[in-house]
Amino acid sequence: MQAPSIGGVSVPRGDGKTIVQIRQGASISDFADKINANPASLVTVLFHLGEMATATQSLDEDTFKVLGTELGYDIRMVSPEEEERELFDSFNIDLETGIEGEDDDDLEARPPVVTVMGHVDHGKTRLLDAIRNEEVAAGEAGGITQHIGAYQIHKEHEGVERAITFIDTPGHEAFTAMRARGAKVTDIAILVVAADDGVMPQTIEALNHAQAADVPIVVAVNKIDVEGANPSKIRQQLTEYNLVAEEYGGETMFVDVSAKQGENIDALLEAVLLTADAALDLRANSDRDARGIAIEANLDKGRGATATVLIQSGTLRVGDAIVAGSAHGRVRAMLDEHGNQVAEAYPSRPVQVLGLSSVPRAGDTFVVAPDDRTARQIAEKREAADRQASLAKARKRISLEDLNEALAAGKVDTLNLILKGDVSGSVEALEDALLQIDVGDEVDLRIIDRGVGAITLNNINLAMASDAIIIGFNVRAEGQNAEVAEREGVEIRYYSVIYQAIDEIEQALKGMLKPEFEEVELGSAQIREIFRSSKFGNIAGSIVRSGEIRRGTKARITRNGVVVAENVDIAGLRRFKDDVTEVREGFECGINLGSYNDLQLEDLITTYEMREKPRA
Ligand SMILES: Nc1nc2c(ncn2[C@@H]2O[C@H](COP(=O)(O)OP(=O)(O)OP(=O)(O)O)[C@@H](O)[C@H]2O)c(=O)[nH]1
Repeated sequence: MQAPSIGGVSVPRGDGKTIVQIRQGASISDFADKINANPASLVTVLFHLGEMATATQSLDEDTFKVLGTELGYDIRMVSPEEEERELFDSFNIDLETGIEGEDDDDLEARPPVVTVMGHVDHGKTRLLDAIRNEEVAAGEAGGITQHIGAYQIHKEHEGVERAITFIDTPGHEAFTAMRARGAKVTDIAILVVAADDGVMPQTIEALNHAQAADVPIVVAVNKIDVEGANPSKIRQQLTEYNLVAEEYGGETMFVDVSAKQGENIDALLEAVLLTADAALDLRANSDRDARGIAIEANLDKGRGATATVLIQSGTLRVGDAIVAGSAHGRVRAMLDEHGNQVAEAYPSRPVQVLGLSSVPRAGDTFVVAPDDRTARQIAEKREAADRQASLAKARKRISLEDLNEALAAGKVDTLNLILKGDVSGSVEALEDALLQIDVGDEVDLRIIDRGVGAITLNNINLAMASDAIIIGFNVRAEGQNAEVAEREGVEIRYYSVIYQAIDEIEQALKGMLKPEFEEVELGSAQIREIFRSSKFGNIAGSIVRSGEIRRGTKARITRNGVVVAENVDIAGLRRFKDDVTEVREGFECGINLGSYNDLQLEDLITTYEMREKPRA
């Protein structure tokens, strides 16, 4: 509220009860910052009250109180230590902005937030477009749609206009990556399955991710316009994964759609609302400072750092000081999915925010701070805490070795496993055998994902998000993926014999796991040329990718992440014409693998040795 005040200057006024917290030693500028006023106006007001001061001069408590009373603010002086403590509490907010702790009367219904997931080419993007077009066709949308990472549509449901928010980066990578960072944005997942193709590996992966996050699923059986489409087969196939269609007595809504022809999209939206109403209590308090999650962020040439944030509770307004991850700033403008300016954003509303100091990461939480200075301090503290946390994280996650201790201490009651193997037969056999283990009453052993092929970043993200251990059966995590797992402290255990895997997990559950040796990777090299010589055996012309390759060590050969041979001898090593004992990263060399001859270009030769494991 602006009001002409003493001396004809205009200052935003409080109502006499508005509390303003001021740190001891603060200046007029600091106060001006908090009430969004021009420091020079405050100097003028103070002058008319008979006090002379410059904007940067610090004032005593009495002077602040006089000034506060004049302007309608209740001034509370705090020590720097108190302020520090409060700051810490406010940046250390719960990542899950649940409705616990909120007064029931303050809660209002909020729209569901939906993510579309499914196998490649099953029509995720097309479906997101069709949903958007439905709105345009109904003449409700204004302007051209822009990609900001999410959009909201409106739909009439039982006589009431309801909104639904869609995250429009399709795929579960985004979903899982955000969840791995502790952010839960999705209320409902639409699982797209093409009726002419059926349930595919990524369909299963997507549903595993949603189920692991306890997110209800609505199935969109897509491409029903295609000849030979068989929607009832999809229903049948998904029953195996605990998604039983309502019409078969289950709880999951299946809707047959054609994203291409825009057919039945309305029914799909209806199913989303019905599922939300039946399974979830989606409410939020909009009458408080906003908080939420950054779902996408960019550095724009003209506009600087922009971030699309999803409000989870409260109301975000232009002019609010905010912190998003370790970025901070004042909301200069907010844009919706049509590029229109928005002055206020309520829970579940995605808006693109302009005015941040730097680009936050997807999944970062944002909060409104009392003023710019506090926002900056919170951002700095978060950055420091982030650094600390990434140091501590590696030790925090679950490992098979300390599982029993964690179980005994009541820290965990579930062992989540992700199985990856070279062929589906071995994965199934391993899964069957694992599920036979007698785990007793206290522990729940869950296999949250399984699949064929190398261990992917997505597997590691899911392990992070669900605190799972990854079992690699004749497959490995390579290169960057292995590094991420290592850095994030995700345990990956490699086996090539099923009973050994079962044995170790059984023992870990009983607290008897005493691994004495561990495998230490020495280096890896990639094959670029193959020379076959009857005299010297096979020579693999290779480049050392990491560590070093040493003569006389043992190697494993992998092809696209799948193990093709173990225990191969590095029989000889040459650089140009010289025999050498070792070759370091970045150098080329000829590796003699003796009589072993199943080699292909691009194969990875990884050398390792067994070392005694230091006791924790
Ligand atoms: N006939 C028919 N074709 C469809 C339908 N929906 C999508 N398609 C087509 O299927 C192909 C893949 O659709 P996308 O929307 O790109 O699939 P996606 O799941 O987003 O694919 P990725 O982003 O690659 O994972 C495109 O050629 C679409 O035109 C449909 O309902 N009917």
